[in-house]
Amino acid sequence: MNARDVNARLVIAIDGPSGSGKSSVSKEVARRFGLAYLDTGAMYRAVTWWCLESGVDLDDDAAVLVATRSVPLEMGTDPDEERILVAGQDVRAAIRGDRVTDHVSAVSTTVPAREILVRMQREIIHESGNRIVAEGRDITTVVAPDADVRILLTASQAARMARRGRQLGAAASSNLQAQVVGRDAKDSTVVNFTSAQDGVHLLDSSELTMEQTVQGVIDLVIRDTDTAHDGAAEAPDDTGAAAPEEARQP
Ligand SMILES: Nc1ncnc2c1ncn2[C@@H]1O[C@H](COP(=O)(O)OP(=O)(O)OP(=O)(O)O)[C@@H](O)[C@H]1O
Ligand SMILES: Nc1ccn([C@H]2C[C@H](O)[C@@H](COP(=O)(O)O)O2)c(=O)n1
Repeated sequence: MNARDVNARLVIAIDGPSGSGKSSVSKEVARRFGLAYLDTGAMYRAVTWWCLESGVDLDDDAAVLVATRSVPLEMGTDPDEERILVAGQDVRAAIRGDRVTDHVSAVSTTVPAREILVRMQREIIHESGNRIVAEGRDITTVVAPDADVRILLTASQAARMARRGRQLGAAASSNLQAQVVGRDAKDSTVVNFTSAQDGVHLLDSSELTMEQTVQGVIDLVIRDTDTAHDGAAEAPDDTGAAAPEEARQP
């Protein structure tokens, strides 16, 4: 398989903790390879928004499960145009607000609700023709353990807190530590996104710029998919990105 073959399947799974750069990096990698993009965290957020809007008690697992089963969610997969509708309403801004962020772990730690969302995510991956970058917390391990490339994207706690603070600017909550570190601690009770499983590459972006991190992912994709032409790997088109040094050796 070669990452440049536009007809070949190419599922790239990226997991990691909050603020490690999954969304920004995955979107850019999807653009460069011409793939779809799936933000699975947005799906957990959309269900949380739906529960809050419908007055569902988030401590009641059975009620959360019913709401997850019936959520009228439409998820777009264009990396250039985020589309997230619930009951026809654009919820892109609302699901990033403090209200949802502070409650989303109640949904993500409801195991039967996870099963519904995992099924929906697998369907979306299938519908993309298996040409997609999917990111979250359990993509490499549960949603798509058969992905062509699996990466755990990490960064130190200090780097993640600093990035999130910069990203939110004046809108940053006084609760930032809870929203980053506390949320990861809760989510870690149901999924492992802190240690790389067998076959999953670990990419630590603490000391990397965005571009270096994107390039790091591209290098791994090329390495994992260029099995047919040993030593002939190239970067995707139109990026100016270089193939890894060893891949260019004759
Ligand atoms: N390598 C990097 N160096 C500097 N900043 C980065 C890097 N990677 C990402 N960022 C910035 O960090 C911020 C958080 O990144 P992003 O939203 O992609 O993280 P995330 O892992 O998807 O977080 P969450 O899971 O909470 O949604 C963004 O503003 C992004 O531009
Ligand atoms: N595959 C996933 C994706 C996300 N979650 C949980 C963890 C987060 O608390 C929440 C929102 O994700 P974010 O937008 O911050 O990436 O959803 C999960 O459990 N599994």
